[in-house]
Amino acid sequence: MSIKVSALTKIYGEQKAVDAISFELKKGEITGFLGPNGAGKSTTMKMITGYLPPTSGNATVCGFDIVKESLEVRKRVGYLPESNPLYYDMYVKEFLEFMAGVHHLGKAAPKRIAEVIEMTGLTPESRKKLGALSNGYKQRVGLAHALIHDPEVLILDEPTTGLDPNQLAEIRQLIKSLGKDKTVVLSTHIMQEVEALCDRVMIINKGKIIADDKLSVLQQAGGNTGYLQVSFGEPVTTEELMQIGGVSRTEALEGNYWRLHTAEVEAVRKNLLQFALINNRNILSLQSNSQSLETIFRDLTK
Ligand SMILES: Nc1ncnc2c1ncn2[C@@H]1O[C@H](COP(=O)(O)OP(=O)(O)OP(=O)(O)O)[C@@H](O)[C@H]1O
Repeated sequence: MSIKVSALTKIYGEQKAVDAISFELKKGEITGFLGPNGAGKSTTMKMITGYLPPTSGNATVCGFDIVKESLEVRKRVGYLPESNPLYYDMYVKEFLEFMAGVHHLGKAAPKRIAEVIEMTGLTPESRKKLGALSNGYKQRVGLAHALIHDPEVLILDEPTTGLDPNQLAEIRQLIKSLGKDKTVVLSTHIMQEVEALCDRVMIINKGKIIADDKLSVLQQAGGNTGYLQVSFGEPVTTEELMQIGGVSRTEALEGNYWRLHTAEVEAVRKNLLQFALINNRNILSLQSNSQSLETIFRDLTK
């Protein structure tokens, strides 16, 4: 196991921010860490990375204790904190050189710095000072910093905050590929992000873990309700669309765009493709929008 957490607890003054949580995470898995504001996500992440001592309980990262062996833990963990603290007077490369020094990369540093600049798409902005970067690029520098020592475990606290849609797609792609051979934990408030990236989902509320399962299992539990948004190359009618198995209601949008509501998003997707084939209709675009994770999140945390 890459991360083993056992009855981990953090009390701030009178407040129990994290309340005896336990879980285990293995390599090659991307876990989404969800929860309402103030649920305890950042506090948990700071404890796992060795930056904040727990009040009680314990955790190991790659077999090292987060309190007794926090230096060993930090060698193996890349951490992107929620409010990414950067040295604004430093240039991008200078900052990464500094961080490479902190991690004792030595002669390997120049090559690794070039690699992370390329990986995180920082090349066009790499000659600027950090303070002069847009929020999205500051976030990329934070990610480059987290990756500089090629850690086995990546802890990312809201990694896509401040990114525009193009940047978002690129960074998600990067996280997805990193997740193949690392252990990745990411906290986010964006359900689409979880659906696009995560194999597993943990939901925390008021310091306690209230759901922990594979994304597919949680989606099934949520009923798989939602809709498909589809555009056809030619006009179709409600009557025709209602014949597609699983469609509960249709909604005509502009042009030949339709929204097909259903409790079985995946089944309707298959049936819709068959409908198009049999009836000689061209599907120009198709987007599914399963609301199940959002629904289950709201149900569990309200
Ligand atoms: N340094 C601190 N001192 C006192 N209380 C704190 C401290 N840090 C966090 N808290 C409290 O602990 C609780 C959990 O906070 P935490 O930042 O872990 O939540 P979160 O799930 O990351 O929230 P968000 O989604 O808003 O970032 C909150 O009630 C918060 O006010």
